[in-house]
Amino acid sequence: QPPPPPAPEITATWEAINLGRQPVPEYFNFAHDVLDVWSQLEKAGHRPSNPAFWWVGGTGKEIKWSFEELGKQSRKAANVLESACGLQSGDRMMVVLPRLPEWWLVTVACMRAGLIMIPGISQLTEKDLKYRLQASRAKSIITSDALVPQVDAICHDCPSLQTKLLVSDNSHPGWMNFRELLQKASSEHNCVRTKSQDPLSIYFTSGTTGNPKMVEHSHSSYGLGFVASGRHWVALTESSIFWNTTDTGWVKAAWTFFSAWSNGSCVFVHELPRVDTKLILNTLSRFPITSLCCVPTLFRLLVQEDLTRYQFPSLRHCVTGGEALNPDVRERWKSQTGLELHEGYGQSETVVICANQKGMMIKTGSMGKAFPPYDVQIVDDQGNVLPPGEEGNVAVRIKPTRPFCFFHHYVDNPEKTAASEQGDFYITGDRAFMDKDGYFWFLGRSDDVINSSSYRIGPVEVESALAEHPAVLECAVVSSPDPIRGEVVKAFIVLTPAYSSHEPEALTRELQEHVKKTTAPYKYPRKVEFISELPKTVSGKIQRGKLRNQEWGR
Ligand SMILES: Nc1ncnc2c1ncn2[C@@H]1O[C@H](COP(=O)(O)OP(=O)(O)OP(=O)(O)O)[C@@H](O)[C@H]1O
Repeated sequence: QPPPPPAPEITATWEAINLGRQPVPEYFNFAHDVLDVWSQLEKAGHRPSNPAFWWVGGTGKEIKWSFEELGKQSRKAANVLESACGLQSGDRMMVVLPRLPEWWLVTVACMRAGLIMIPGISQLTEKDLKYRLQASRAKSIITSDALVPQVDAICHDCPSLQTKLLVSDNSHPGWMNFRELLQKASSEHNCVRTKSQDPLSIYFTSGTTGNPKMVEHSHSSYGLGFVASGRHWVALTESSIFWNTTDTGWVKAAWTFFSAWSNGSCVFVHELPRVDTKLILNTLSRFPITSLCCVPTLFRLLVQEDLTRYQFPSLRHCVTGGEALNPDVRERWKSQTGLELHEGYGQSETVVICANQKGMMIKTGSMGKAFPPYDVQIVDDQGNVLPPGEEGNVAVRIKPTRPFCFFHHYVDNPEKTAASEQGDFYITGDRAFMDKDGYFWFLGRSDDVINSSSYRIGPVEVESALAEHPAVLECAVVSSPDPIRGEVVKAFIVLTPAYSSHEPEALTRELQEHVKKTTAPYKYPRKVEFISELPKTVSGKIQRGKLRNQEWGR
């Protein structure tokens, strides 16, 4: 085999494919074509000495793997999956683990063995697991102690499930111990030659409207779809150390390692048994993390801390996404750390759709411009492109050519797949407008937009206005029934400690006046409720749907 070209050149080739300037190869496997290439570059001294993977446990234990070590361990893991579990290329495997190093190993091992990985969050209940195992017909599951009772309770109803793998120092009857098997496994393994279009992963959506859907991505979609956004949105290079605090069950964990590893960067992980802002800030100052990604909700909590007490000597670049970033949070983060927050936008079905790339002028409150190779437009309900300034559906052009870095379909659900398309476009289900400079402004998910006396009100604008008031720690704005207007704006607000004992009625009036002054007055919340906590997904996103259902008695 000829020696691989130097790092920037190889990344440039992958980037050119990502951006549609070069054809997607017929065969592609991220483990073989990217990770093993970095391993060779590392050996040849073409990469700085930072690890490829750096894990810090809850008790302070650390694990660092070079690309070489990651390669060796993941080959062993692939042998465990193939030999001990009898899995074959094309089989599906559920991977439900907390932030343990084994999650990254098994993920890479699945690629090597050609298995389709189905990540899930550790908080899944018996019912969730049963639905997912039955719907996906997964042949194997790998999980940790916490979920053993739930899996044991339902596995008899899941006829496809043949093996159960446990990541633990304990043993359980009926479960194979992954750590023990890994120790004994051979590190020789021939990576399966996957076609670019072969399925790589299936993610279950969170199922806000009906049963969760299975979103399938191919090897090239994820494996090559994050090279450019990694480089230009997250600003990753071979010397970057990238920490994303996301849970492993959310697509963002995959986005992170595909972006980082294709650019030769290090993936940093803290086990984070619970979300603890002080722990996050301490980790950020203790370790040479250069690049950070958190959901906006988490940045909102971080800026409540006195950030001047911390120093982040290595931190250079911060990104956020997954929900709307309130301008107030961006400004407070920037004024206290001197660092810009670069917002991006995407879905489980896609790679990065819009982003504020490094060096681009940022317009406060906008989620940035369309990210190539996507052609992103605002369209009406028939799929006609709308002019700048008009509110409509955020849509990605899929005809005449479906972008390669895009989901294939919702597995076993052609009706849902068809329903997500309109004319030449895939409809994201989000509402926004694009300005004349091509910047996109998020208004809300289609379901979240409030229709009050025929005014259409995006929750994000009201929430951003409220967030500027010092009394507001967090808030969520939803529709609430009203006999005259049909529906009105209601704000659920978590107060900052300094305001928690204020008289609620006076504070309600003060907040209403504040919104009337900050944004168009018709958007002000006619109803306000103070609560101690907002409902959130495990990835930290606010679940407006839950609050809305509560209002409407659903
Ligand atoms: N920068 C952003 N600003 C506003 N919203 C965002 C942003 N980034 C992502 N989102 C929201 O997150 C959605 C994608 O999230 P994801 O694919 O994780 O699905 P989910 O919302 O968790 O699950 P489901 O689609 O089943 O409800 C987008 O459609 C959008 O509503």
